[in-house]
Amino acid sequence: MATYSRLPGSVALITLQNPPVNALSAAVRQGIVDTVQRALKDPKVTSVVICGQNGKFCGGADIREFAGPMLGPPLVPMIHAIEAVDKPVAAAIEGVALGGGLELALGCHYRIAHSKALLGLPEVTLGLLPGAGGSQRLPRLIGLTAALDLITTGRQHDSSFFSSLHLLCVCSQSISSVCVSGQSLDSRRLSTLPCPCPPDVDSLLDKTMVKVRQRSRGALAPVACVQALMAAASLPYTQGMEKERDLLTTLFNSGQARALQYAFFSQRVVGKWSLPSGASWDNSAARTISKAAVIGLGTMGRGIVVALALTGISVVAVETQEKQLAEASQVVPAMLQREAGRRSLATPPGVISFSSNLQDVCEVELVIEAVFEDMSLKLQVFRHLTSVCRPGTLLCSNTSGLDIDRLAAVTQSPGLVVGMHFFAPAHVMKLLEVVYGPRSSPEAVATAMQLGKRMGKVSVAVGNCPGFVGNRMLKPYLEQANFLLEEGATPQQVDEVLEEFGFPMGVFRMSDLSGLDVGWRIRKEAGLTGPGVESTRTRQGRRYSPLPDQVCEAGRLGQKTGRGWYQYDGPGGRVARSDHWVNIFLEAYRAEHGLVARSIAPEEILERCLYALINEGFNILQDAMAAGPEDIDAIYVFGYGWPRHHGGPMFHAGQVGLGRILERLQHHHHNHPDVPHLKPSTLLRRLVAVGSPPVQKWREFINKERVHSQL
Ligand SMILES: CCCCCCCCCCCCCC(=O)CC(=O)SCCNC(=O)CCNC(=O)[C@H](O)C(C)(C)COP(=O)(O)OP(=O)(O)OC[C@H]1O[C@@H](n2cnc3c(N)ncnc32)[C@H](O)[C@@H]1OP(=O)(O)O
Ligand SMILES: NC(=O)C1=CN([C@@H]2O[C@H](COP(=O)(O)OP(=O)(O)OC[C@H]3O[C@@H](n4cnc5c(N)ncnc54)[C@H](O)[C@@H]3O)[C@@H](O)[C@H]2O)C=CC1
Repeated sequence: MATYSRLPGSVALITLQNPPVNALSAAVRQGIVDTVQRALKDPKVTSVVICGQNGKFCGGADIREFAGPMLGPPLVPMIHAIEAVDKPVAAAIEGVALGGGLELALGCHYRIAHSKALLGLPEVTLGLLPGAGGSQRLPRLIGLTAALDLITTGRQHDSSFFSSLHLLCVCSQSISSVCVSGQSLDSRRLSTLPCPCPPDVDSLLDKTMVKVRQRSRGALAPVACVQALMAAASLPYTQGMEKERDLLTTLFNSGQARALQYAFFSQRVVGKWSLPSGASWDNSAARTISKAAVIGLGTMGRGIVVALALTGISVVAVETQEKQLAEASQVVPAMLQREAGRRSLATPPGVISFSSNLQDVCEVELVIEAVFEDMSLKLQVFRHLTSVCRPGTLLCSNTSGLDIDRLAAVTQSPGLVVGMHFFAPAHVMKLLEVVYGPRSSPEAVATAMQLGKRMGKVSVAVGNCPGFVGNRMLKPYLEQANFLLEEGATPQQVDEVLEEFGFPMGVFRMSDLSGLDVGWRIRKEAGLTGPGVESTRTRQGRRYSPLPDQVCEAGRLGQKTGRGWYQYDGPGGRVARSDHWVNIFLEAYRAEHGLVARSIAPEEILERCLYALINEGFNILQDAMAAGPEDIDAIYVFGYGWPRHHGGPMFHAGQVGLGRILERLQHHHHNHPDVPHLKPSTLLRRLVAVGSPPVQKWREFINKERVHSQL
């Protein structure tokens, strides 16, 4: 709703009220229409101020309403009517003015903002464009060039940025009342102004379109945003608005908008974690950490030290290898400085001390171990830690998939052991899997989740199983990619199909970047390869491709060695080029195993890679290793480059149709009966049997099935 009050004198104050962000729900829009009418009718009122309750102007259209029928007054005519009134209307902005909130402010004649306010048009991140006149009014006010950048990226800025673009005036005190003088409003109606364009407007639009297409990897909204701004630059306002509406309608009805809005909410759902035991934020107290330690300063440990230090935590950084320690003590402060700069933090807040002695961690409150992925080494480190740390210290492991419970078992307080699985580079990547074992206490989980939040991560609580959630699903995906090579595909063919789908990198390019030795080490640890293991295509009772092991054995570890599935300009090179060696190697391999190469259609590549991964997602839900499909989807969007406009693997399964996924898995499993990952999961079958409910209903369905022991 919106409330109306008369301030002393002649100012009417309209306050938007819809906690927590005063989103423009039907009730709020109705409230605005009614209160503006009231102000216009009151002869004592000479000016109107619109503000938001609780120090927040408005977080935009109410995204939850997008899923249902549009009720209440529509936004576009409402804003147009405000702009047309003959009493001055000012938007008094505190907190946020985003999306429809900023569009409402652009319909007002004046905008005054608190110095700490945050403004932007983030619609593109929801698969939309600023469709309440924003794509037409903003460029008329700040010029085409600045509007293109803001609208196509959805970036948010503070009020000083917008004041430099003459979008608003800034005030540094709390805005409780604003007086607007009685000047002519003609020049204050943005829809009547021309759109300031640079002389080379066509070239600017063309270049932006190229850039946006490259960056968006198949996302429709950024392209539509440029098209709407082209209209603003070339058409009268009314025609521009028609174009805006047409583009918005197309986007609104696209699966991409639904996927991106789902991704917005799933990020928030996973923050409200709860464990099968019933533990959640509501009943678990998190400890505040001020001193931590990181053990092992390789690729991951260095990033974790930086991530912790950026939150103001003091870190003891421990490394046993002299050379690694010397290198880390040079590199880590530089990384910290760079990242602090990128985040506009004046001085990096945390204090880091480097040590080669594990004894130096005795005073910290939390330890994150990041030594090699080797269970016996990790057990040794955990035994040592439990003997040197104060009782009550939280002990965490960054393992990619080893058993957290085994680590907990060698400590004095198994309840205080959890996994904190970061993603490389740890100070940049948004995802953190917080792995709870059967004995992890709610307090330990809550503390790790809270710490993740402080570090700006999307933290997802996951169960303790080999590979946890992300890497467990990655296994069948990688496996299919390798099988496709055996059957006749090339790394480039597979990568092109996956990149066309929207992944920033295909599976082989990605593996080269991560280092092929990472998986090699894990397969050795699992007894799948290494000395004494026979080089057959069946291992531990199922089809196995020794291809990636053989690539590693040839000394090709990816970008770090300048060669892997591709070749690079020397070690550390970034540009992947196809490598004749790989083609010869694949031919020789097929010949050795009597395999005849066949031509494989892109659809088969996509289906086998994605559906095998999705199928494992269903198995994970069935095993209660993830609380719901949103958790899996957030993990894949934030940690594995799953294109956000496809929502996440489980959302995508729903969009493709669960019946179709089941049918294709059955087909591929029939052709490859020796690949258990292609056998459709029981949960998938059960969901199809009950009519394929939407993804939002799966959690409830799974819980019911579990109660009735159907899963
Ligand atoms: C048939 C075809 C018809 C075509 C025409 C259709 C008509 C369409 C109407 C015209 C559309 C006009 C276009 C337009 O105006 C579009 C928009 O405005 S889209 C919305 C743009 N706004 C945003 O993207 C802001 C989203 N929110 C945020 O970024 C953050 O929430 C925010 C910075 C505001 C606050 O962050 P923080 O303090 O960290 O809190 P949370 O993020 O946890 O949020 C708290 C709580 O609030 C919920 N929420 C936030 N914003 C919205 C919102 N805009 N609508 C609904 N709910 C919102 C959020 O989900 C949290 O609640 P939970 O219960 O925890 O999920
Ligand atoms: N590299 C990656 O992309 C990811 C790795 N991980 C996991 O993180 C952990 C570390 O991986 P990386 O950083 O890639 O390994 P790395 O090989 O780059 O670094 C490991 C470091 O640990 C040090 N170390 C070994 N024993 C030690 C001990 N007893 N005390 C102190 N330091 C010791 C080594 O000298 C080395 O510097 C592994 O468990 C790995 O599975 C998790 C996510 C991603």
